[in-house]
Amino acid sequence: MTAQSAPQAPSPFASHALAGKRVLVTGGGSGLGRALAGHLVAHGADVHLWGRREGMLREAAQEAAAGRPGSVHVATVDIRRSDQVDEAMGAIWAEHGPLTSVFNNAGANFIARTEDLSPRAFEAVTSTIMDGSYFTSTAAARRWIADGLPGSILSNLTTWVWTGSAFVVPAAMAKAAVHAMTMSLAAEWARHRIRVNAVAPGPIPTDYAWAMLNPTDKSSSGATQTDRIPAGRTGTVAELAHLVIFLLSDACAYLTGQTIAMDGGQMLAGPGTFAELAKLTDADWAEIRAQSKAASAVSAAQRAVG
Ligand SMILES: CCCCC/C=C/C(=O)SCCNC(=O)CCNC(=O)[C@H](O)C(C)(C)COP(=O)(O)OP(=O)(O)OC[C@H]1O[C@@H](n2cnc3c(N)ncnc32)[C@H](O)[C@@H]1OP(=O)(O)O
Ligand SMILES: NC(=O)C1=CN([C@@H]2O[C@H](COP(=O)(O)OP(=O)(O)OC[C@H]3O[C@@H](n4cnc5c(N)ncnc54)[C@H](OP(=O)(O)O)[C@@H]3O)[C@@H](O)[C@H]2O)C=CC1
Repeated sequence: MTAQSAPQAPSPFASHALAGKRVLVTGGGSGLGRALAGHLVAHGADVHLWGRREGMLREAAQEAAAGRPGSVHVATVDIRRSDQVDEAMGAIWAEHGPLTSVFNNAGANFIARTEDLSPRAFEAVTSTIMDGSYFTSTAAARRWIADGLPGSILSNLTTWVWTGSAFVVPAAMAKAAVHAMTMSLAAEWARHRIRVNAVAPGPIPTDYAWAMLNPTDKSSSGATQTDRIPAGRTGTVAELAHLVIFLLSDACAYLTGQTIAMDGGQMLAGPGTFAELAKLTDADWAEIRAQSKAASAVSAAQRAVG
């Protein structure tokens, strides 16, 4: 398969699609969270970025707020700590007003043989993804419910919630738990007008993720490479941003409990399917057709009677 270049993807949304929204992005200092923040601001949202590295958060805020100074705020929060999450959530409500939306984006991951993982290694990954998403979601939702306000929770998952994945087992387990949280809370909190959804992107190269998942030439695998993706390329931040903007907007108030994959068909092109045949030429297909027709003719002749 030849690698495709990513198309320019202009936003299909008006610049006020998220006007009046106040969105918390966890893990907003780097990678996808940082890049998404700029798209949210460009569509009218005010944004709060959480992470553990203050310098990086400040840089990210400056970048994202370039078009609308004052629209991005930051706080250093370790989302594995429920006390820090609750205090920082209280500060947003007190100093800026209620959030309208939470994007559970912070993640932790690295490739390793599962038998080599220490209990601390397992917990470093699972507590960030699972505990962090739960603490952040509930800290916002308790306030929405108490104030009688609607809200929207969106989590950044992976297609491993359906397939699992070898060599990233703690992350696959924890993301699957957040997928279960998404379905469960959607049903529990719909009566409070709180929607709970998730996105499951395929690979979108970012510095830290690739250092963790693709550290050496030998460790390169289908998960991070384009040659096994039917679309022939990785995804782009703009494409992810457009899905996120739609899900956080009021355009889909009836949509809840869903995890939406956006991976160029990667998950469906597993080794148990014939998806790899996309690389065959017209001549290959002519030969295949001739061979299978010949086999059919033999079998038809053997079946003929009289
Ligand atoms: C189709 C493509 C889909 C891609 C989907 C998903 C991608 C991602 O999520 S990529 C996200 C990548 N970004 C991050 O991971 C950012 C946050 N990461 C971190 O903070 C660190 O990398 C962390 C995960 C290692 C956690 O850091 P910290 O909490 O500071 O923990 P420690 O450094 O103290 O380590 C705890 C524990 O883990 C062991 N450990 C660390 N790295 C490895 C490794 N590569 N292999 C095995 N074990 C590791 C470390 O040794 C500690 O254990 P003990 O030695 O028992 O104390
Ligand atoms: N890139 C990709 O191809 C894909 C990524 N994803 C998901 O997207 C999300 C972002 O990944 P990506 O941008 O690539 O990677 P990054 O490593 O750049 O982003 C992870 C972010 O999480 C923050 N974080 C980690 N631990 C904590 C914590 N305990 N408390 C607060 N913040 C924390 C990190 O900041 P700090 O260290 O400063 O705290 C960092 O900013 C992840 O959930 C990942 O699983 C999903 C599918 C594909």
